[in-house]
Formats: sequence, C-alpha cells, structure tokens
Amino acid sequence: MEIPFIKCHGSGNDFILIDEIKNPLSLNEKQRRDISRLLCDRENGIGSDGILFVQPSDNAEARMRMFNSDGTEAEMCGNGLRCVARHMIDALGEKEIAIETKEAVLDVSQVKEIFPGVDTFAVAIEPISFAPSSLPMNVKDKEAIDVSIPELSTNRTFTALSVPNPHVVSIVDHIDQRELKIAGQKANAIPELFPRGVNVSFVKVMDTNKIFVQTYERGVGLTNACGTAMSASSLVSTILGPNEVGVPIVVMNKGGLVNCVVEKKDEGFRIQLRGNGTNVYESKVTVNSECTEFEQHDKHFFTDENEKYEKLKEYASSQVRSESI
Ligand SMILES: N[C@@H](CCC[C@H](N)C(=O)O)C(=O)O
Repeated sequence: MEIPFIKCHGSGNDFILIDEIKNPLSLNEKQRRDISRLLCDRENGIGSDGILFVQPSDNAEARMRMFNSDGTEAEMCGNGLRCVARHMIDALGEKEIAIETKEAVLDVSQVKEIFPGVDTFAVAIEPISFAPSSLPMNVKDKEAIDVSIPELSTNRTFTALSVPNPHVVSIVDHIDQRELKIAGQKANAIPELFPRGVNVSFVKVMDTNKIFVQTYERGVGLTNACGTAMSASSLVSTILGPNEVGVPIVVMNKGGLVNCVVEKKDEGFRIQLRGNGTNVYESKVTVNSECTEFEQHDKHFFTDENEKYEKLKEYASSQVRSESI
C-alpha cells in the first residue's frame, strides 16, 4: 500500500503524520501498530517518536490517533496535536477548530508567534486529574503529590497526574539524563504499580514562570520534548513551586521552547500549550501487506520554515547553556 505522509515536529518531538481524510486507508489495528514500529525505527525506518493518524470525526474537524514508536497507542499527545492542528488549520483555512482525541474533543487555534517567523499553535490540555486511579497508579491514597516512589528513586519525590495520559513529575536541582532514563525504565517495568506505564519527567525551575523539562516517554524513551509532560510539569511547578496561574510559563526543552498557561477550570485545571508545529518534509512510503518492509519515495523539504525554527532552537540552546543544564 502507498502511504503519503508529512514528517513534522513540535519542539523536536518528531512524528510521521498520515492524513487519512485526504488519502483514506483501510488499516486494521494490528497494521497501525506494525506500521508504527516499522516506520518509527531510528535505525532501519524513517525514524520518529510516533505516528499521528488524522481521521474524519463526527464531533470535530478531525480526529487524532497517536501511536508511540513501540506501537502502543497513547490517550493524548500535546506536541503531536499542535502538528495536527497546523495541518488541519492549513487545510481548512480557519484559525480556530476542534480536534477529537481519544478522551476529549479539544480546541486548537493559531495564535501569536512564540518566536519571530515560527507559526504557533495553541492546544487545550484536558481533562486533568490528580486521582491515582486516572493514570492508573495502584496506591491507596487519594492523591500522590510530592511523594516518594521508592520503586523509581530513593532520593526523589514525584507528583502523579493524568492529562489525560499518565505522568509522574519530579522537581530537581539538576537534570541527570542517565538518572531520568533509569527511573523511566523502572517505572515502565512495574505493571503492579503502573499497569499502563507512565511518562516520567524531571523539571528544573530556572526562574519564576520559566522551567526546563526533560521526559522519559512511555513507549519511546528519552525524547527532545513531550508536550503533555511540559504541561503537567508547568502545573506541578505552579502548585509546588514559584509559577503562577494565568501567566505564560516558558518551558525550555532540548528541542526548543513552548509556553504553557495554567488555567483554573471548575474545581480543577486546564492548560493551554503553545508552540510550533513545523513540517520538515513530505514524502510517500510503499509498505508491504505484512507491514514488515517499506520503500521510501522522494522527499520534498520545507526549507524556509525549518530555517526559521533553527533560529528558535539556537536561542533556546543559548538560554539553556547559560544556565548550564
Ligand atoms: N510526546 C507526546 C506524548 C506521546 C505519548 C506518550 N509517550 C504516552 O504514551 O503517553 C506529547 O507531546 O505529549
């Protein structure tokens, strides 16, 4: 089968976007998992953190299904949703639309540039819950806020929340990637505590309303950035730290930066995640029916927007270097 796709990224968290509205495909669930594993492979595939399947929806302008590079499906993907928002906003010529995700229909829009020349998209991150059962995390307490999880680390505290995919967040003085990888691997190997796995993030507070976040993603490993993790980390560092509700929090990451605005909603919270949705190139693959082999066709690069994004990345790296993170 022939599959046209766009290689895109949000903060260097990269995806293969497959538009099934424009090019209908009749993939079964096994083929979706197998194609994700085949194409996301960094050594023998195209290489990406996941696949974004864009499908028709009865409740919104489109529906997003997100598969991690290991073939598992996630409830939500913040950086991916910005890429899908950009794709559908371009296709429909509208500035504000809604996208259906696994657990909610979410508002997305094109907003003021986060950095000169970088088209910027805002996506709603909700529903949010601190109930351990929502991750799920098998503990008796009603919440797990700033608590020790000895299975992950003997010297850190974590806060557990779903946004609505599962996260645990630890505020640290220094981000040690090796330590994060070990904690992430442990967290995803104890189904008795986290039956569906969990994304693990370390957050360094750089200033009031400015943080650096790195994440070990369930189904992927260490990534440049994770949108839902940066949203969860913004909320946790507002509750436990110096950040403020209603004020854009600058979230630095290895792939650039985003803004997160934590808002009060009813008895709880919602977050607005704002950042790039950059197309790298478009191409096509021909995949065999067993989804074990593929052939990639010519690539057409989007040079201009990538050059503009590189400037944002250089700026973000200089900020992070000066803090010696
Ligand atoms: N990188 C994504 C989240 C992708 C899903 C995650 N790995 C999970 O399994 O929950 C983001 O930008 O939010």
